Amino acid sequence: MAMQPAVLAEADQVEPRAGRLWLRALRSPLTLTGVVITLIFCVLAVIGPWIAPYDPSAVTDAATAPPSFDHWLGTTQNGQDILSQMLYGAQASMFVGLGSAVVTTVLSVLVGVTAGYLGGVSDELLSLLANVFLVLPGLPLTIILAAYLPHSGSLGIILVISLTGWAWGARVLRAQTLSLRKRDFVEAARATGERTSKIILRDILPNQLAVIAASFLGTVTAAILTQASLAFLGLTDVTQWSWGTILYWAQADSALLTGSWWWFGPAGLAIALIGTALSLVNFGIDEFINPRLRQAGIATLKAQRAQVSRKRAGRGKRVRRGVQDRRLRPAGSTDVILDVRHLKVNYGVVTAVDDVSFTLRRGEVLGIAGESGSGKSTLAYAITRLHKPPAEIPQGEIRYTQPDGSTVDVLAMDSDELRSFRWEELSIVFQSAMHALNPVMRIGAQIEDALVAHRPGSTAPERAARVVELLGIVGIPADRANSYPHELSGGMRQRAMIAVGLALDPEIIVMDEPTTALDVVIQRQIIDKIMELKDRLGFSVVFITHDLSLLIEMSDTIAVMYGGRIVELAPAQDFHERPQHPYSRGLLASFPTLSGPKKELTGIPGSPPDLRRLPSGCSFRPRCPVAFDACAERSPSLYQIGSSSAACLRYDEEHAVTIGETA
Ligand SMILES: Nc1ncnc2c1ncn2[C@@H]1O[C@H](COP(=O)(O)OP(=O)(O)OP(=O)(O)O)[C@@H](O)[C@H]1O
Repeated sequence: MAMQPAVLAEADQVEPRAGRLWLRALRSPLTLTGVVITLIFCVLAVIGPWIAPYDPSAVTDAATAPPSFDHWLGTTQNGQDILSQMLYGAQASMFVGLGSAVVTTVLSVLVGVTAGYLGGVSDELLSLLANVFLVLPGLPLTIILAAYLPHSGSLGIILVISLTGWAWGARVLRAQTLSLRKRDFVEAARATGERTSKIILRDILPNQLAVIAASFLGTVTAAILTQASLAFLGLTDVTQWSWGTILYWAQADSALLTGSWWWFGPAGLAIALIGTALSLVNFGIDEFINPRLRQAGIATLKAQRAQVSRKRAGRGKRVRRGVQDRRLRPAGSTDVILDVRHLKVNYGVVTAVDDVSFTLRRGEVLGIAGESGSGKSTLAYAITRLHKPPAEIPQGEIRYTQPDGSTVDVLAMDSDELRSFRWEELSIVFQSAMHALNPVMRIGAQIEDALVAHRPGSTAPERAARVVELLGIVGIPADRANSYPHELSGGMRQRAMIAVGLALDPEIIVMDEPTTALDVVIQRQIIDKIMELKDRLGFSVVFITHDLSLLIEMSDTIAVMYGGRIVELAPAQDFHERPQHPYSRGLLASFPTLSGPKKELTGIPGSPPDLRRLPSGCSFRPRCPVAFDACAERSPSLYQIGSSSAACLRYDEEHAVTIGETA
């Protein structure tokens, strides 16, 4: 993809600058305090033994001396320097705290995220393991394990704390992953063909960082406290200096009784201080990770100025990429691009899509209408092979004709073929952009992800330029590439989703109620944009919506679904003027028209069928105003009536007498 220098320059500016966010998080005085205190403890832990004024075990004459110039923190009953013990102890305590937190967090993330994301047998086995560790009583187990490992030093303590602590975090992360993996933005990432490892790293883990960070920092504090408690109880090697062993000797030598506060005070204070500092750091991390928590001050004047100048720089410089040859095919040409035959989708015993057949031509808009539960989304997911268990396709064919004229069987594709088919040839715009976009990733980065997954050879500037171009195509200012989804209006979010869908110039775009959550003005803008893009770029659209008037306006062909079947398939105008199926007539009678004479809205009596208990014969029969006896006996197939077809027995030759009345 050749890039224009001007575009590259502009694109460079929309690269996310994650590094700066850390600096912004540090602007909070509380976070800064926490970070500084934590850093001081970490530095002391490293250099403590070198800067300690005395050997912490050296016995002197200055027994139980309060703080003085020679001994800043006083001495023990044996005249040992408490400051030196604290400095040596800082190393042991911080090592245990950080070491336990690393091991515990790695175990929790590995087990929790793997179990939650993979599900099935892996989830059952890993959850069983976590549950076993959860029901083991923590403190007694720690005491027993520590009793067996008193001389193994800090590593033994880390092992004990990690073994008894990982299961809780794993449970929380598993629950979060289970919920996240069903979110639309993870579905969208899967649909764009991203690999499982990348989905976990880019979509699942970033959304759990707050929990992981809280768990890590909490474990540091808990481990330091546990180590201190074990040492205090004499269950560790009490000749190794840690804040816990200082407390052990203070208690053993009756420091409390003799009022030697300087003996136990510093160790207690150090534990409390590091705990508080880590909590403050945790707040800062939360703010850094969750863009919604970031203060309004983040949009600094500087940032605003940068955006304005970027806008100016962008004017007149945006260069549209040359439209590929295949785009020059006239819209509405008759060659079939997608041929769906006798498709069936089951959810266990429920058949949600039953014997559905249709063709989609290049540049055509196929609108799918029908009440809620009629199987529209299930059909869309099946076409894209995004259906998930319990959904399965026991029967049918989906044939896709490639631009070179060769035809491929979509149902026979393996995962690699599917990965390139989805998004390169067929993309999906999901119903709710707020859920389909990753809340912790900038819009530009999300569009870029599809490019990274499918154009591994492209360079970062090329991708960034394409992001700018795509945003321009859908009418979003280029500087919005740096915005998070919550910073955009609903209409912009939906347009951003369309930009993601267009990223790889697909031949077909499946749009599942892309404008449902938007007000009518924005809805109109987006629909106009989709139609303009379709005419310009020449892709085909499968459009699903409840809005029948919109569907008639947009579509070339309309498929009406009822109880999982297509009951009418007709050119949009014919459908509007001469609906053939009684259900289509009912649907049209339920919608007001903005133009033309006022008409009474009659609607359709009754409610959509329960797919688990479909009536015999025609499933619309119980609600049909023109049903007759034969309708209870057999299910009608589609009958051709002019350019339309309808699944109604009134068009069967046997009942020809009725055709005159209904056609
Ligand atoms: N995960 C599932 N497990 C079991 N049955 C399901 C599942 N998802 C959908 N169904 C069944 O499939 C039928 C069709 O659902 P689908 O979501 O495709 O309908 P729809 O026409 O798209 O509805 P809506 O317009 O409300 O989105 C539903 O009535 C429901 O009974």
